[in-house]
Amino acid sequence: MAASSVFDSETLANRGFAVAKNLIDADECRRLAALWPEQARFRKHIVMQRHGYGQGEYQYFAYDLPAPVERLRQALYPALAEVANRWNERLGKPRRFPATLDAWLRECHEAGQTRPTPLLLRYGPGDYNCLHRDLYGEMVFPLQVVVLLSAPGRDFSGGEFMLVEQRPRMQSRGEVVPLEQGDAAIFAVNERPARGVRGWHRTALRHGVSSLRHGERFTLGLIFHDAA
Ligand SMILES: O=C(O)CCC(=O)C(=O)O
Ligand SMILES: [Fe+2]
Repeated sequence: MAASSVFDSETLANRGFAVAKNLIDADECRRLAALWPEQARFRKHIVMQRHGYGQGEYQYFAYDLPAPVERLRQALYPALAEVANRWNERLGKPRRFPATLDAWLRECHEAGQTRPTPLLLRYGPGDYNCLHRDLYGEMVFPLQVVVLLSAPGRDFSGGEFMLVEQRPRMQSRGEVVPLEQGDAAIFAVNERPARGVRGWHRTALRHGVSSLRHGERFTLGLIFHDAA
């Protein structure tokens, strides 16, 4: 898969997010969501209401990741690393990301961030995910991906993927990102450069999910830094 051909790099540069339509097909979506009860696949199970994160559950995959998750993370990384390097250059940050996911994960592991962060999320009626940022230590890859595994309208209603951008000395801007089953949202984990009248400045993005009105919604989260 050529990741750069599946998302609009202009939108990513201008708005800090982009949608990749049909990143995976409906069968793959069903197979991924069906991993939920396979406890041996996961290293950690979080009940969101116990932590004030919202309402719903998620599980972090254990290494070795399921083959399709590993494939997607590998395939998306190189094009996203190019964007990430451009962002760091514009923000005046010295870090540059290597060309391959393996090389970047080696850097994470050397810094003590060794645990896998890809996750499966499950929401039922009334569940939601508070606006947040997925930071797990000093090592941060600045872009992440969420793939919608369920079909809106059929499997669930409500449960919209939301982004809020906090802008320096300005009011925050919210966005609902419409996704169909198999579509992915690619977005800034935290900071990104935005062009203003006086050159580049940093804005900070948070993401979350609005309340489900009915049904069941599964997503696959791909985060590219490992966790401490
Ligand atoms: O379920 C969603 O759409 C958001 C998931 C999420 O927060 C993540 O993958 O980091
Ligand atoms: Fe998240």
